[in-house]
Amino acid sequence: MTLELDDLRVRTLGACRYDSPFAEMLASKRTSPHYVHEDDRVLVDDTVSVLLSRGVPIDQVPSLEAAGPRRKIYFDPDATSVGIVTCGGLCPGLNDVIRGIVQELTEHYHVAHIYGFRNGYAGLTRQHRDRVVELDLRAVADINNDGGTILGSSRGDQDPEEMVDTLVELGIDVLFVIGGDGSMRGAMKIVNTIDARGLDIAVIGVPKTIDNDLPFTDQSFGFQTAFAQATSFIASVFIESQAAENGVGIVKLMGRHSGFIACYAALSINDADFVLIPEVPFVLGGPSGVLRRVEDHVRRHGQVVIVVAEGAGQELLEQEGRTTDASGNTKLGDIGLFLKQKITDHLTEVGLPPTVRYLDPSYAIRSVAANAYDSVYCVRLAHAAVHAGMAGRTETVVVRWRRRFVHIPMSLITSHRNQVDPDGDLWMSVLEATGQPASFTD
Ligand SMILES: Nc1ncnc2c1ncn2[C@@H]1O[C@H](COP(=O)(O)OP(=O)(O)OP(=O)(O)O)[C@@H](O)[C@H]1O
Ligand SMILES: O=P(O)(O)OC[C@H]1O[C@](O)(CO)[C@@H](O)[C@@H]1O
Ligand SMILES: [Mg+2]
Repeated sequence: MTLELDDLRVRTLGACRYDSPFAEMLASKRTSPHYVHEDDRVLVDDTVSVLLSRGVPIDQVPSLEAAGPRRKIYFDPDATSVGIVTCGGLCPGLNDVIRGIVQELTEHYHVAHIYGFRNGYAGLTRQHRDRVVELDLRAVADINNDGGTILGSSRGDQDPEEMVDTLVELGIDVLFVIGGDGSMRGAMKIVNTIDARGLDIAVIGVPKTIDNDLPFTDQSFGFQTAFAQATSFIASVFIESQAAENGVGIVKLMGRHSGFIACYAALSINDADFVLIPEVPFVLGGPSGVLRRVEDHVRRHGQVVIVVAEGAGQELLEQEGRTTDASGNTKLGDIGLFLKQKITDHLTEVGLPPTVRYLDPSYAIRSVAANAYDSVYCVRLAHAAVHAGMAGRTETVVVRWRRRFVHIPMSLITSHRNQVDPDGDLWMSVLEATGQPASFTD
């Protein structure tokens, strides 16, 4: 992707005139290997070859604004009201992010009001405006112990004009949107409406995706919890497959366009013999197809385990009648059940009638509470989001990039998808761990 330094500059509502509650703490801080000063920038690239290929002086190579508290802030905390909304599918850690935002705004910035909108963008519409809840320390006290989101979520289109009316009615100065690519597209429409009306409202995104498919972020929050949950299902089908004659275990995991959960879950337990992901097309038939490979494995080992991402092999499924969900996302065909049927038919035909154990733990891996690692990650993202909002950044998303918390323009988070690179070292590790061929095509 061609990236110019100017594409990476985030918007600010105006000059920061108020003292930050962190001013004193920041006074003595200088850039170090562990701290990036607010005036410093974080490099996008981390290999010599890519940096050299940019062909520009070091101060012009693509770089990102460091996240974190500022010495001066844009909003006067005493007079600031804030809104929080969670949209799209569930993901471990949503409650941790809500809690972190509320705690930071309350304990350090002492803002006037924090409102939570119920059930995603629907909660900002005229019809549901009365469902808004005021959030304080007590309301978020131990919500991190639970999966899901205390605010609820939703999919489906909402009118940005109506949503901005709600922000104005409640006197919201900063809106925090915790959501995926669709949510960030929705947030940009809210920003456009705010701009068109000449309003002084900041919109900050905290990117959420269980699929780990958003770009410019090392690994999305909740992803580690989710794939760790998935491993127990792989372990189950492995044990089942070992105990049966011609045992076949299949686990279908979430991942519409990106197979990260499948890859990480498979690597972490190392019981999978085949991992099928959307980024690596495969054929079923022929000498190098999946069916023949599975057959060979069963002949040699008496069993086989397959981990398949939900978006894998969609081209093999009947395309007609494909529908979309309320947000316009294409509903996928069920590759798990399809494979189960095809493998059963094939092994039966070649004289290896199988015992197939098929698990689809989709919601079971995303509805749980965040693990300790993700909780830490969430609270740090929440702090970064609050600092960005109070400093008047807008149309800005906080992410962790190459282990640094940084700001990126919202448009970049929807500019493309993060996917497993079939030439990259993650996929190489999967091939090494499973022993599966690099391709299932002739
Ligand atoms: N292009 C768009 N313009 C405006 N709003 C959008 C757009 N795409 C999605 N939205 C809104 O954003 C919200 C969430 O979108 P969506 O259901 O696609 O989930 P998401 O944020 O992409 O999260 P995930 O994919 O991780 O579940 C929905 O209310 C949806 O209507
Ligand atoms: O069934 P729901 O709630 O629409 O969500 C399913 C989708 O959400 C995701 O978790 C995130 O986009 C996908 O992996 C999955 O296809
Ligand atoms: Mg999405």
